[in-house]
Formats: sequence, C-alpha cells, structure tokens
Amino acid sequence: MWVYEEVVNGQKLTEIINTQHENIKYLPGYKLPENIVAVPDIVEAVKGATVLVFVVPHQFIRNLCKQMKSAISKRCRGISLIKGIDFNESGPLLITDIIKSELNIPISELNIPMCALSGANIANEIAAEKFCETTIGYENQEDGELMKELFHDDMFRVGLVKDVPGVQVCGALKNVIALGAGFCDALEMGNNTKSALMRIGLIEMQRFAKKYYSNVKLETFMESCGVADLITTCYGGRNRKCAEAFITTKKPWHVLEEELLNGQKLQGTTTAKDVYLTLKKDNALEEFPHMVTIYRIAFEGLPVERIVLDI
Ligand SMILES: NC(=O)C1=CN([C@@H]2O[C@H](COP(=O)(O)OP(=O)(O)OC[C@H]3O[C@@H](n4cnc5c(N)ncnc54)[C@H](O)[C@@H]3O)[C@@H](O)[C@H]2O)C=CC1
Ligand SMILES: O=C(CO)COP(=O)(O)O
Repeated sequence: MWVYEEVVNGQKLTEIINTQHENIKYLPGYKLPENIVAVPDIVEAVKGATVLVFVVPHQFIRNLCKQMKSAISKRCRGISLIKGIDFNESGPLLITDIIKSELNIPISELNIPMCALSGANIANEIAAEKFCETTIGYENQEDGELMKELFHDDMFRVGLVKDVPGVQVCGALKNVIALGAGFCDALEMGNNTKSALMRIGLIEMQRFAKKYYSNVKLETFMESCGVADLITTCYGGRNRKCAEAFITTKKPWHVLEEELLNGQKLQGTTTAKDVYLTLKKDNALEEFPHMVTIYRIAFEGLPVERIVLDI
C-alpha cells in the first residue's frame, strides 16, 4: 500500500503503520492487518501489481499517475474509490478516464478497463466492521465480478451496476449537496428541511449525470452509491460538518479543513466550484438552482438563508 510520507509525532507515518499496524493520523484507533505494508515510494508500491486500487483525494490523482506510470505492468487493471470529478474546457472528466489517460494504458492490451467503487461508506464505520453496502460500476461484467470478489464480504456488501459514469457522478456530486445539508444544519432548520434539500439535490445529481453522460442509468441513483451515500454524507460526513462550521464560525474553508479535519481533505468545495464554472460556461445555471445556491453561499457571500428561500 502506497502511503504519502509525512512525519507524525517525530516518526515517519510509514514506519508507524509498519510497526504499530495503525494509521494513527488518518484512522486512529483501528488495527490494520499485518499483511498491509506501507510503502512510501510509489514506483516500488505498484511494481508487479496486477490490480491497483486508487483511493486518494481527487486533487492528487494526476500527479500520482505521472509518478507511477513507468512501473505499471501492461496486464494491470484498476478500480477507483475516489469520490471526485475533474473538469476541463470541454466539461467533466471522470477520475477513471483521467487515470487511464495519465497512465496511457493501451486499453486493447489492458483488456480489463477501470471500474469505480462508491457507496455509503464512511471510513471509520467500515473499520469498525459495521454492516454497509457499496456499489461497483463496471464496463464488462467479468471485470465487475472480479472486483466484487476482491471487495465483497458479509459486512461490506457489493452491488454491481454496468454504469461507470453514474457511480462516479453520484460520488462526486453528493459532496456538493452535503455542503447544503451543513448550511441547513447551521440554520437549525430541522430534518424535514434537510430531507427536502437532499431530495432536490438528488434530482439535480441525476440531471447533471444525464446532461453530460447520456448512457448513465437512473437506477444507479437507487443503489448505495446514490441515495444511500447522499443520506450518510448529509448526516455523518466531513463536507456537512465543515459547511455547518463555515456558517457558525465564519472561518474560511482552508482554516476549517486544518482545524477540523487534521490533514484530511474536503472534496465538496472544489467540486462545487468546478460544477458551477462548467454550468456557467454551458449556460446551464438555471437548470441547477440548488447547486448554484450552494456555490454562491460557499464562495460569493450569498446569505445562508437563501438555501431555503431559493427553492
Ligand atoms: N474518509 C471516508 O469516509 C471516505 C472517503 N472516500 C473517498 O476516498 C478518497 C480519499 O479520501 P480519504 O482517504 O478520506 O482521504 P483524506 O481526506 O483523509 O485525505 C488525506 C489523504 O491524502 C493523502 N495525501 C496528503 N497529501 C498528499 C499529497 N500531496 N499527495 C498524495 N496524497 C496526499 C494523505 O496521505 C491521506 O491519505 C476521496 O475521494 C474520498 O471522497 C470514500 C468513502 C469514504
Ligand atoms: O463519502 C463519504 C461517505 O460515504 C464521506 O463523505 P465526506 O467526504 O463528506 O466525509
């Protein structure tokens, strides 16, 4: 397992993981199996791998792919657990497509394309082995079955869908809607209001997915990666928590990230900004009023009460 090296309490994080079998910075309190070895050199970590599991905040993925490119074996296949999306001048870019293009893997030789895994999967609840579901999106059924074999167990139930873009759009956009849930919590509006915002958010997630990926399946939104992850993130996620604090403390996002997340990263803020800029360029802001309001509260000083008044 590649681990971004940093010094924690005067010791390298990889050394701590390999001796104490615990990631004391990012997942304190949970013992890791001893066969998990933390490797700080990404080239060494991926050498000879036949399956790569990508799970880092999405802002780091391009740089990491560039570093590992020389060591990727041609028969390697991958799965992304990343809940983010990137954008360029022509629109949204799926993380799986970025990984493929950055690694320059010839798909014909690879034979097994990238899958995507996303779901109602808050990390420390999984570490505590509490039951949850997740969704794997695949292009070819065989690839999906293979990935399911790797991840599925009684307490981590995998559902399969033939919809790689749908799984990833859900994972990225629920982070934006969770910011709105946090704003709602800051106003102490209660559960009915939050549920209304989540319902409206879900509709905009579907609308966005359909607008940019015509082959996305609406059923995907009823899987763990859709409605279930939206619920879990809007109640228990970091995006919700920081958005509530953004209103109650009036501190900027980067300060809240430092103070509340201890090195972990917010994905909803960058995604909200990217979504807004893309919709603006495509003259589509009016089709997504809720996500636009969330962006404007987060970045343009729009009064937080508008989260409800703009519905
Ligand atoms: N934490 C959670 O409950 C869940 C997270 N995810 C997704 O998994 C992905 C990763 O999230 P987390 O593991 O929570 O990360 P995180 O939010 O804890 O971010 C910190 C991670 O980034 C790494 N990092 C820091 N600086 C870096 C750099 N310059 N280059 C590369 N890596 C660096 C750190 O080593 C650490 O692993 C995200 O897309 C997230 O949405 C998905 C489900 C649940
Ligand atoms: O994706 C998550 C749960 O499935 C976690 O969401 P946050 O990044 O908001 O904590």
